[in-house]
Parts: sequence; structure tokens; C-alpha cells
Amino acid sequence: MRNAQTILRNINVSMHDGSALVLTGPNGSGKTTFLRMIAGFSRPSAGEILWNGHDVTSAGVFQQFKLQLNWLSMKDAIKDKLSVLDNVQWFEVLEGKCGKSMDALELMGLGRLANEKARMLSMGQRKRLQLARLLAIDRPIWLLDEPSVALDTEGVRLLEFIIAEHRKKGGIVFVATHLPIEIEDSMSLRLPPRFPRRKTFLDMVHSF
Ligand SMILES: Nc1ncnc2c1ncn2[C@@H]1O[C@H](COP(=O)(O)OP(=O)(O)OP(=O)(O)O)[C@@H](O)[C@H]1O
Repeated sequence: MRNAQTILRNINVSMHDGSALVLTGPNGSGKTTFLRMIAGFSRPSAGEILWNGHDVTSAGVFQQFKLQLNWLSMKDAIKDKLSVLDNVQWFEVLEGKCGKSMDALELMGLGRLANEKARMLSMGQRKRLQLARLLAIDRPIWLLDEPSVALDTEGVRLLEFIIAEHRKKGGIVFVATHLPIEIEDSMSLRLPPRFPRRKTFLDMVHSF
């Protein structure tokens, strides 16, 4: 439920180590809501989200489960006044890790911009920075909301590559997207429109 309205119903998905789920569906169909529920930002009004058989919302489990998750969304949480490198290292330090930030930036094609202020980055470069952060933090479950928006063709290929590599290590990936993405052996779930339109776009055009 969101705002007292039922957004998602009758969804049953089971993920194992190394698996990937691609969520698609029209605007407002609930893709972000689905990811938010997995992340524990929203509670399902019915049903359960289980992690290793335990309800993720129960005390004790939630704190552990949260540490497995890496969230990437349109809100990029990039600090414009910090350098590109600091924007990755800051999260790495918070995570109690170190040493992967520069390699992650290099992989995402941002090595030469590491010492620039993040405000200098283009939209696609900001997305690459988010992906570098994902790599540096290196948590097992990735929740990616529209990860390819603003990426160029090479950026999308890199995204597909890091997803494949993550899965090889046993990582789990959820991707909500409107854009085509190639993820081998992924499951796909297409959410239905919440409010089916009475008229199609072409009907509207012809009525003018
Ligand atoms: N902040 C909010 N508060 C209350 N209801 C919300 C909020 N954000 C979204 N919703 C409701 O949840 C529904 C699903 O939204 P959600 O963002 O999950 O869809 P989506 O499939 O990710 O859409 P899009 O493709 O546009 O990103 C929306 O139709 C809206 O009614």
C-alpha cells in the first residue's frame, strides 16, 4: 500500500544467489515501490519478504538484511562540493572498507576526473559515479532503479558487465527499468498498469 492505495498485489518471486530480476511496467505501476519494499522503506500491508527464511521486517533480521543491500536510484546522493573520488571513498569509509574506490572509478571511466568536483559531472557521469560507489561498497544485493538512464551505449555495456560479474560472485540483482538491458538468464516481471487507460495515445491524437 502507498498513500492508502494498493499498488502491488499477487506477486511471488524467489531469488537465489547469482540471480537477477528485471522489473518493467508503465509509469506508476509500482516498480520503485517494489524495490522500496525489498529495501525495507515501505512495509507490505499483506504478505512477507523473506531473507534466508526470515521475515526481513522483524527485529534483529532487518538490521542484518539492510547491510546486504545496495540501493541505486534517480536520487543520486552525490555531494557536489566533494571531489569525484571523495564521493566514492566517503561511502566506502562509512562501510568500514577501503581501497576499491579508485579502481571502481577507473572501471567506470571516471579515473581522470577523480579529483574534479562532482558538480562538474554530466548526467551520465553522475550515473557512472553511482555505479562506481556500488562497486566500492560491494554489498551482495543490488536494488537498481532505472540504472541505465543517462548512460551512453558504452555505459550501458559497462552496467551489464558489472551486473554479470556481481552475479558470478553470487550477488543478487533487482533492476527496475524502462530501457532495454541485457542480463543473461534473468527473470522478468512486468507489472500491469494501475489505471488502465480508456483511450490509447492514438485515440487521443485522432480526437484532435
Ligand atoms: N511518495 C509517494 N507517496 C504516496 N504515493 C506514492 C508516492 N510515490 C508513488 N506513489 C504511488 O505509488 C504508485 C507507484 O509508484 P512507483 O514510483 O512505484 O511506480 P513506478 O512503476 O516506479 O513508476 P515510474 O515508471 O514512473 O518510475 C504511483 O502511481 C503513486 O500512486
